Amino acid sequence: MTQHLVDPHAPRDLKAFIAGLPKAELHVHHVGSASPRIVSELAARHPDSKVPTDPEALADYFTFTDFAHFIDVYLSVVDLIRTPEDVRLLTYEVARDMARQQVRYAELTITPFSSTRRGIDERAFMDAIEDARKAAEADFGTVLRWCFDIPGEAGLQAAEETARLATDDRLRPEGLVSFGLGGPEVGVERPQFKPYFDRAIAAGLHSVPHAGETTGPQTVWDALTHLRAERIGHGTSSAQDPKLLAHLAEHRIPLEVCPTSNIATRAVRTLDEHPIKEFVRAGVVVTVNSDDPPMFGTDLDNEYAVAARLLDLDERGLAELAKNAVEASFLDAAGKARITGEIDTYTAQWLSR
Ligand SMILES: Nc1ncnc2c1ncn2[C@@H]1O[C@H](CCC(=O)c2cccc(C(=O)O)c2)[C@@H](O)[C@H]1O
Ligand SMILES: [Zn+2]
Repeated sequence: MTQHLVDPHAPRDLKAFIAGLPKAELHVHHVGSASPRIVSELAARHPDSKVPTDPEALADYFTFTDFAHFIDVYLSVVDLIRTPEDVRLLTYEVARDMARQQVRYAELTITPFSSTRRGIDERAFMDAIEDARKAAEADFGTVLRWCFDIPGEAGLQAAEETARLATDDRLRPEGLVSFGLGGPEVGVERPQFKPYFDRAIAAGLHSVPHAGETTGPQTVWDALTHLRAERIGHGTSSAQDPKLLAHLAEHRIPLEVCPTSNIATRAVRTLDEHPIKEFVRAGVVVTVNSDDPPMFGTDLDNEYAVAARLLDLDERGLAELAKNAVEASFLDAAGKARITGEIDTYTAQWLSR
């Protein structure tokens, strides 16, 4: 069955507003951003892959029965990235797709362990992402920064390798700003990763683990307490714990909410049951993100349209949402002021048409 996750309810005018709105994306995965166009190009380079290249077949392939199935499919796409040139192509082309949606700044979550364990040389890997980052900024004007994440289910050896790649001065790429933890949460307790987050934080990186996507609110507490999370990836189950919501609001810990992702991986049953409204009501800083957009049949524009419907936002509300992401980002003050100014100018011009 083909997925149809694009929100059909968004009014056409609001869609046009969103399409032109300058945006920042804080939660989006590198491999998970490979569009059918990019997947086809990589599959043509590596024809032995089981990933289909035909867009219709790919849409079916990207329909998931549960989170574990999603990770299986995700790893088959990871298997398509085999050379530094594949890494460069993926990164540069992802930035092109972002620029088309007026994404001015993105923190892209990269899992370097998955590439180095598949035999890509670590130095060549870092050079490939940095080369693509600089070219993308020059060619498209989109500023990219990196979050290196531990694939938690791959064990502490993966944690050690990720911490080493993120903190070794000879390797650490200039664009790296944060350290994360992804993959399945069930049976992958957050506290065991504390020493690796301690090292990353000591090296100046921000802490942004996934938590509360597929397990309960205790995982979010663990991410805050043991991993010193500054933002939470998803945090969906926080809605089950009023004390946690109050804590997130009081300490201004933003949630990186990815509504369509939560439906596609079956973490939440329907969009109407998504707790985003409860987060806002509790005063939590909410940012809206796309996670693995082509895999979930979405893009950042569509996530804004979904948020507009669920939160009943008009243009001003959407502009505030976009500014939340800029404010919650790890961009410097001048960069934040530039994009915030662009959002304000665009919105004022739109409303005075
Ligand atoms: N919604 C998401 N929620 C959570 N994570 C998500 C989401 N979307 C994408 N990811 C990515 O999936 C990776 C998982 C990779 C993984 O589990 C694994 C296990 C064993 C071996 C290997 C390997 O490479 O050999 C990899 C994470 O690191 C993360 O970057
Ligand atoms: Zn994610």
